[in-house]
Amino acid sequence: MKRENVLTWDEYFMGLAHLSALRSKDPVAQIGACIVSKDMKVVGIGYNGLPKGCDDDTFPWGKGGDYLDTKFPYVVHAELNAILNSGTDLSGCSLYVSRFPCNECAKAIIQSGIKRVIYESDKNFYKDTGLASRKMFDAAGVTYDKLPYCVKLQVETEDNN
Ligand SMILES: Nc1nc(=O)n([C@H]2C[C@H](O)[C@@H](COP(=O)(O)O)O2)cc1CO
Ligand SMILES: [Zn+2]
Repeated sequence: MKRENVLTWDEYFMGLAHLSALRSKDPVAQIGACIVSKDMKVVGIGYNGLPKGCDDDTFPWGKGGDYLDTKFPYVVHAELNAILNSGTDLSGCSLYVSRFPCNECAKAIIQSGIKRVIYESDKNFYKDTGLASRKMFDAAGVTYDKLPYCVKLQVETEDNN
């Protein structure tokens, strides 16, 4: 008899976004994103991190003080990394991301042809950046849906096997 209680597609792809987020060096926010084609294939995956060649140990990870001494000008967001890592036409694809996209990522999402965003945390949703994202998504016909925070990665150990 087949197993019944398997992950849904949404849980599966958001789960992959979570797995990717575990690679992030950001001490405060680990964000993951996963892009899926219309025929349910994973075509891009990413997390928030520094651009190639920018040393994780040299660039800042803090949030306070002078802007240039914070992480903000340097970190590539998970959504943008997933788009840049994909190397394929993303028309009609869906993007799973653990936090609602900022306005800069929203622009890249729209321009790449992605048509659906599935997000988990709405930390950004009501901020100006999230409002700008929604304004652009609405105009461009990109839909966005919130998933309940139900996907938690469980690493198997000898104890819980
Ligand atoms: N949608 C997003 N995707 C992302 O990858 N990020 C990244 C950029 C930073 O590395 C971190 C935000 O840090 P903080 O402001 O929550 O300490 O998450 C941020 C957002 C929006 O908040
Ligand atoms: Zn962003």
